[in-house]
Amino acid sequence: MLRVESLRKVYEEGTRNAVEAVAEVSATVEEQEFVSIVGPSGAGKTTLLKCVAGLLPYSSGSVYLDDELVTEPPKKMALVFQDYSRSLYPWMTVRENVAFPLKPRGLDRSAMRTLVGETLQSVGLDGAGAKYPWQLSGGMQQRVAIARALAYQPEILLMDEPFASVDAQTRADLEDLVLDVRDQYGVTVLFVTHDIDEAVYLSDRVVVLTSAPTRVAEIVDVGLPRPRDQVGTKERPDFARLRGYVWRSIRRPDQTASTPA
Ligand SMILES: Nc1ncnc2c1ncn2[C@@H]1O[C@H](COP(=O)(O)OP(=O)(O)OP(=O)(O)O)[C@@H](O)[C@H]1O
Repeated sequence: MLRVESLRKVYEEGTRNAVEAVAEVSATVEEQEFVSIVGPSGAGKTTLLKCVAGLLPYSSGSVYLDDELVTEPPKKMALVFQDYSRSLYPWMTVRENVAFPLKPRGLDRSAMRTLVGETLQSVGLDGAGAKYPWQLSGGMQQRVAIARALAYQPEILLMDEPFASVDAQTRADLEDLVLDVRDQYGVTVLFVTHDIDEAVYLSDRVVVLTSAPTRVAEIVDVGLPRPRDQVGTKERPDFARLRGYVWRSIRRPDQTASTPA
C-alpha cells in the first residue's frame, strides 16, 4: 500500500524564487487499486508524482510504500512517462530496451530471455523484439515502455500522462492494455492524466486536485463494474454522471467535498 501524508513541495525553498507547488496532499493507494490523479493545468500533478516516486525531494510530509519511507526511487516501483521517445534508448533494440533495467538483477540469460519475451507478448509486441524504437509507431513505442516497466515486476506502476501523445484510437487501445496487464500482473497503478474520461474509465478512485499550490479537492469513488469496455462502459448513465461530477469538481472554486448523486 502507498501512503502519502501531508506532502508539501516548495521548489527553490527559502529563496526569492520559491514556488509552492504542492500545499498539502494526503492520499492512499491500496494494493492492486487503480487510482488516477486529475486537476487543473499546472496544479502540481507531475510534482506530486515525482515526489511519490522518490525522484524529487519533498519539503515536508511523508510517502510510505508498504510502511517504508520513500526517499529514493523504490525497487518495487516502475514509472512510465508521456515522452516515450526520450525514455527509450534508440540505439537498443526493443528487446534490449526491455531487458536493460533488469541487468542489475543478475538473471541468467535464459530467464532474462523468457521474462522479456513474456512481457513483450503481454503488450502485443511479440514480433517486434529485434526492431529499434524509431522503427515503431508512437503507440507501439509506448507499449515498449509499458513492457519495460512490467518486466521489472513492480508492485506499483506510476504513470504520468502516458497516452497524451498518441491518437485517440491508439489511446483507447493503450488504456485497455493497461487494464489487462494490471489484471494479469496484479499491479497497483497511480495514474496522472488531464483527461477526465480516461480517469473515470480506468480507475477505482479519482483524486481531484485543486489548482496550485495544490490540495486534494476530493476523492471520488468510481464503482463502475469491471471488466470495462470502451463503448459499453462509456454509454452507461453512471459513467456520464461521474465524468460530469469530476469535471465540475475540477472547476469548482470552493472545492468542497461531497459525493456524486
Ligand atoms: N523545477 C521547477 N522549478 C520551479 N517551479 C516548478 C518546477 N517544476 C514545476 N514548477 C511549478 O510547479 C507548479 C506545478 O507544476 P507541475 O508540472 O507539477 O503541474 P502539473 O499539474 O503536472 O502541470 P500540467 O497540467 O501542465 O501537466 C507550476 O506552477 C510549475 O510552474
